[in-house]
Amino acid sequence: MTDPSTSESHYFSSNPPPPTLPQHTAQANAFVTHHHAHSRRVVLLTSGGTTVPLENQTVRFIDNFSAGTRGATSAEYFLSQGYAVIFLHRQFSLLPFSRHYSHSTNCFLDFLSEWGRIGEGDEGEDGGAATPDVVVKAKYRREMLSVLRKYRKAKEQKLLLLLPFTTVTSYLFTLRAIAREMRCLGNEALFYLAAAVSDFFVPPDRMAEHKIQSGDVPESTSGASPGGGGKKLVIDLDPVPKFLKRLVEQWAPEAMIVSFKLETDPALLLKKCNQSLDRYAHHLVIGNILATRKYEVLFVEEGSAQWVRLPTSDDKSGGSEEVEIESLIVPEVIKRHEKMLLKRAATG
Ligand SMILES: CC(C)(COP(=O)(O)O)[C@@H](O)C(=O)NCCC(=O)N[C@@H](CSSC[C@H](N)C(=O)O)C(=O)O
Repeated sequence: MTDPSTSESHYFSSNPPPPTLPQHTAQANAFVTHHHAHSRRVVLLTSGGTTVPLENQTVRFIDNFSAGTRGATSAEYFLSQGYAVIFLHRQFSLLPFSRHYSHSTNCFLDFLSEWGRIGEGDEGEDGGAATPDVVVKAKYRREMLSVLRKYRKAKEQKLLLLLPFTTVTSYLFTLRAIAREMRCLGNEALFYLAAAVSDFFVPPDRMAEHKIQSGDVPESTSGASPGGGGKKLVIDLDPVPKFLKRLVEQWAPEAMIVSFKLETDPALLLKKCNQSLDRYAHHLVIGNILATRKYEVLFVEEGSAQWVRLPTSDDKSGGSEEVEIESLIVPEVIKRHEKMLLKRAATG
């Protein structure tokens, strides 16, 4: 069995750090320093799925499922509870606040209309023909204004949106760098690992430089695939070092660490959450099943397992407001963080 520290050190020494690392480190340092000076708690919130490229000049990659809803929604609730948020997210995944008007669900162009008639002699800024204003349709203004004000306040004060990652390597280098910058926060730091992290990758020495050509793929022993298509592509992946243990023991030894465990088979969930807790000795594993992740999650900590669920439709007290499960998850996490802080304060 390879020593995890060896495999982990080898991983970081044999994979190139992301070009954004110096900028991310400097941004995190300035953000943490500012909020530490104001005695504000800081949560590093990871969101979205990481990819595993199959070629250096990447055309194909293995992706991990995540739209970023969990992370983006949770960030809004942490901000509303006074936490400063460092948002480490996957490129093109959902973001706090703008998620309400994302490209797929509520296309923002559907909320806009043209306003104002172009009178004779009206001129545009460039001296050309005047153009009408673009305004938000009346029925959407109140809600959009509320989101816009929260977004602006967050961006000005307590939300750091880092340049996004794509690959698992970029994610791990950045997570390690930011965790180190957060060490000065001690117990006031919280890690909320909602990102869907790859468990396997192609090491650099086995990575193709250019796009893998279907014709190049070695003839498999059983010849072309039974469907009569092209030759098979056999991919040989190595396990990604289990970085969570290093995060708990070295990168952020005093912080509260919460990881998420994703399963599709409910029969496995509790066991896998307990395995993760036993293996990494962090504070809380939030288990969720892909199919029901928006309605229920399982809080697993030492000695206990508790479901957190949205009220079912017949439980609703008549309120038309859609309740988001993150509005239940985040306060429960904060409750545990505060309990840990009180305990650490009492024991000195
Ligand atoms: C990805 C979702 C389901 C949210 O979905 P969207 O709202 O659509 O974004 C999230 O709740 C989640 O389970 N995130 C964690 C998923 C995940 O990959 N968990 C890993 C642990 S991640 S970090 C731990 C690392 N793999 C390691 O073991 O060291 C696992 O289940 O094994």
